Parts: sequence; C-alpha cells; structure tokens
Amino acid sequence: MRLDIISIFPEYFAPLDVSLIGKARERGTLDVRVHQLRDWAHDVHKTVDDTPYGGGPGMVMKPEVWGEAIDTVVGDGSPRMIVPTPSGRPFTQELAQELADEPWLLFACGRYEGIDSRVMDEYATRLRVDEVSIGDYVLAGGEVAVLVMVEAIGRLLPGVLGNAQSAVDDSFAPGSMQNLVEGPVYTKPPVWRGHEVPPVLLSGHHGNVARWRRDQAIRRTVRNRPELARELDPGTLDKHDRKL
Ligand SMILES: Nc1cc(-c2ccc3ccn(Cc4ccc(CN5CCCCC5)cc4)c3c2)n[nH]1
Repeated sequence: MRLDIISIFPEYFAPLDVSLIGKARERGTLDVRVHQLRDWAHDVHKTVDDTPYGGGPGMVMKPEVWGEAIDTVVGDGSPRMIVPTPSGRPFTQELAQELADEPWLLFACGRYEGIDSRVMDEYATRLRVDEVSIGDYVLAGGEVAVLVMVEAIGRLLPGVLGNAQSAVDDSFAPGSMQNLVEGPVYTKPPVWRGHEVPPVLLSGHHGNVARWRRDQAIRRTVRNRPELARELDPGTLDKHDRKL
C-alpha cells in the first residue's frame, strides 16, 4: 500500500518511522510519502491561508496551493483521498478495514478552520474523496487524525502484526466478539499486591476461558458502551447482564 500525506507540519509524522508502521515501511509493505504543502506556495512567505468569505473566525486554506500539491502527488493516478474534518463520516474499525483494502491513499491534512471546500469538490470529480472524523471533538488540524487512521489501517495490513498479535480478535472486528469492547487482560505474576488473576484463566480449560472472556466483554460493553450493548442480539444478554 502507498500512503501520501500532505501537511504544513510534516514533522508530525516522525512517529510513522517507529514500531509497527516503521517496520512495515522497512519491509516495503507500506510506502509512506510525506509532503510539505508550502512547497507549492510560491509567494515569498509561502502563504497557504486567507480570510474566510462570509466572515467568521480564523483563516481558511487556499485552494490554489492545495490544487497544485494534489495534482503533483496524484499525477494521472487515482488514490482514494481522505480529508480529516470534525464534520466528516465517523472513522470506525469497519472503515479502517475498507481503507486497508485500498492500494493507494492520499491524506490531506487541513489546519486553521479547514480547507476551501472547492478542493474536495474538484477532486471528487475524478477521485473517491471521503471527509472523515475520528471523534466528536475539535482538533487543531488533521495531522493527529491521520496518525490515528494510519495506525488503525496499518495494523490490519497482512504481515504488519506479528503472529503473536492478531487483529482478528479486535473488539470491533467481525466475529463472535464483534461490537463488544475488550475484556480485562492479565499476565504473570499470578498474584500481584494481593490481586489474584481470575482462576479460570489459570485452569487451562479453553472453553471456560472463552466463555469467561466473552462474559467479561459483554459486562464491560453494557457498563461502558450502553449504545453498543443495545445493538447486541437479544440472546447475547441475559436479564442479569442487562441490569449491570
Ligand atoms: N475528528 C476531528 C477532526 C478534526 C479536524 C481535522 C482537520 C482540521 C483542519 C482544521 N481543523 C481545526 C478546525 C476545524 C473546524 C472548525 C470548525 N469551524 C467552525 C466555524 C466554521 C469553520 C469551521 C474549527 C477548527 C481540523 C480539525 N477535529 N476533530
């Protein structure tokens, strides 16, 4: 997979050199290219923003600069273009999986109050363009949102997670734990400061362990994510769990 990222703060993406993503880049599984938007601003101050039409707070990013940058990066290719924004389509595990199946993604990182909307209109005429939100809070720009998405997408790519880890059992991945949040996890020692590991986990009885883990995931989902719990099949929750 090829990932292009355009930003006025390319240094935000130094973390993509470490850990899972860094190793995937070394192996060639991921081809990540970060571009400085100001390279396409031709005035002496390399201006990328201007005052908003219609008034209002802050500044808006200029369409001309973005147009030259995206034209250069895209060439005659057709990446899927992702634009982080507070008002976008929610980023979910399902969308992460959808994007992990794409051969080429282009992330456009806005700053200030956002990118002139005509940029998305222009490229929607020839590319798949998605405006995406990573949550209902307002960041100062798109860079952190791109880091979140790249990590969630990258760990789903073949060979990125070692055998010891697996995205198959993720909370929101298809399968028996789908739409349940993670249950508790434990490792050695068996007793720590008087806190014991639940005995079932030491029993070696895989069926009991699986049932216990599912029960714990259901309990935690009911407690922490009631809106997800309401979506669960009625058979998933017995009356006892619903009262949790
Ligand atoms: N999930 C999530 C993604 C982002 C995100 C992503 C990309 C950018 C680019 C700039 N910002 C800052 C920003 C954007 C919008 C507003 C609202 N403002 C209201 C008045 C009219 C203009 C718009 C405020 C500040 C961004 C924020 N935040 N949260």
